Amino acid sequence: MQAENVIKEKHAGDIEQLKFIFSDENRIIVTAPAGCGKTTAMVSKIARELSNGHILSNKKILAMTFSVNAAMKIKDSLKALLPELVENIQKYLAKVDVANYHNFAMRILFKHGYCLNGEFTHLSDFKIVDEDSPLLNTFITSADSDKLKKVNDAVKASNKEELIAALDDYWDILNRKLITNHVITYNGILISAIKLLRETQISSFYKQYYQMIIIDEFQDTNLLGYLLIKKLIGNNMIIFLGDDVQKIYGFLGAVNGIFNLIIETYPVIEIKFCNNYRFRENNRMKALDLFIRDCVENFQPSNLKASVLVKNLQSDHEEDDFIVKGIEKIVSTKEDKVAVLVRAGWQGNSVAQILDQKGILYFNALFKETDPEYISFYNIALEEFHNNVLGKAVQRNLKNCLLAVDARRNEIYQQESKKYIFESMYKLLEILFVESKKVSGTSRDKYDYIDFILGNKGLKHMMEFVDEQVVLTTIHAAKGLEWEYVIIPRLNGFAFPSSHMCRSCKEANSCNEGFDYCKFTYAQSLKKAFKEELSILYVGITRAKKNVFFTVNTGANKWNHSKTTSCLLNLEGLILEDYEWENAI
Ligand SMILES: Nc1ncnc2c1ncn2[C@@H]1O[C@H](COP(=O)(O)OP(=O)(O)OP(=O)(O)O)[C@@H](O)[C@H]1O
Repeated sequence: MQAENVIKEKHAGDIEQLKFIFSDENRIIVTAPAGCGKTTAMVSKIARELSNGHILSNKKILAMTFSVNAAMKIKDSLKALLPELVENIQKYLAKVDVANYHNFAMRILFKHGYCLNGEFTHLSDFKIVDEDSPLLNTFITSADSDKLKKVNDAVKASNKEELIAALDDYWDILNRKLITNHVITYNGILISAIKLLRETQISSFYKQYYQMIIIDEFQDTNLLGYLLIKKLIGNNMIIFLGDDVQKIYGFLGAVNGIFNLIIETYPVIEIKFCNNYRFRENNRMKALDLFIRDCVENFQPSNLKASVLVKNLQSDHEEDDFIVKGIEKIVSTKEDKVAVLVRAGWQGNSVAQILDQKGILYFNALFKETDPEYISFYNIALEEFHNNVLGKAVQRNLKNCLLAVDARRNEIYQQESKKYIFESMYKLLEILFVESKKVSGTSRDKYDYIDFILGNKGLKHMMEFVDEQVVLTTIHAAKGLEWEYVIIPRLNGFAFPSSHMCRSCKEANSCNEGFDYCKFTYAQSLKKAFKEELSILYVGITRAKKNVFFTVNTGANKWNHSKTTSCLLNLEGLILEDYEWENAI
């Protein structure tokens, strides 16, 4: 009872949040714009179900998300809240499993995989690769390779019919030629788990074991993730959380309109949060938030109005200098943090160079997840973690692990220009080891925490804890994080939106181009691409607690034509205001 009162107090005044937390419905969809308390309410919901004894002693809660970072955030927040509600929080924390889709599928394969193929008993030795890995050529023919790629393409295009039609061939090749040789693909992990869950005995077990399943960031789920989740829906409580407007992984196959798919398939209640806490006292940001959402949701010129701060400069160089001046001004406040968030990593490199020249400290996370240095850092870190960290002396062994990774830095980068990837990742690894000390429980719990983050490429989660006041990263990597100020550069056509969208837009004639601006005309064929670009912009904007600043340059490009201002800024109803750092910070 006391726990319920604490939760009620915490959410007092927010009817929708309270309705969700205290609902006993079995199927709930919660949609919420950024900053409306989705994560906060989800953690309270889990805490409520745990503390009132709804979750039986032999049952658990599964908190699942698309990214490992989002999954970790749930557990971290739960750890902070539970002590206010109950004693012996260990007992309660142990009842919550967090996972991303791959991680969860791996757990199922470790447990039951032998039912599909005996080689799954050696799963910890398996190499996990993509469909285009050269390693596969050792085991499969090029015709096989095409069949595997068909599934990957269908997942990325979110094409259910093509996926279903290609699945049997995929499984056959995976089973006979890859699993046998201790190799599996990322898609293969999900496909194998789905296959196992087709066994009624296994799926019934999980449907009962997980008395409550919460799926966060549901808008980013791809078809295989969706098929996996469907196999876990029984009489248990299932909660889908997310925000369609924050769907930024369309290129990985995030299913369009996935919340509607659930509404059409299952009886559910839908709760929408609408109190924006992040921008509660910031009318400009609140209006901008509503405006962009309106354009994404309705895909037509908005009747709303909003204003943004946009600095128009004449060259990349001028633009970079201007950004660095802003960074210097913000850093001089000593308290506030600022992130330069780019649409694509390379767009931040020239700002990084000036910061280097000026000796301004910053954290550089401009690398891509596909950078070979990024991938090999994880491989080596995981290998050295397993080599060095054994037994009970986890903390002492972590130091040895760091030394061992450092000793292999030359294996990770060959070019001086890629050295920063090692240095940034190494810093995140150090932070992970420090954070792991705060993980309550046994040495084994700390070990599993680190193993989970490294195994799931989740070091970016640690970006939240870096000391530097300045962070350079991509909008995709910034999801779920926040800073006082955000600067978004290069609001030019062919930069943001991406050149991919701009090319299609030109071909479809959906772009009214002036000599230095682009205006989008809402052609239906561009709907998916345009909505995704605006969603990326939305995620970037909503990372700012105080203010967001845009820069653009309409100087000459290399063919001596004026560059265009992005169509994302030339939206009907959006007022562009010039600014100077002196008055804006
Ligand atoms: N009921 C509430 N009363 C007061 N503050 C709240 C409430 N709910 C959430 N907040 C605060 O609002 C801010 C945003 O909340 P939260 O991070 O849960 O939102 P979110 O919807 O998950 O955001 P995002 O999607 O951007 O990650 C946090 O600082 C949180 O403490």
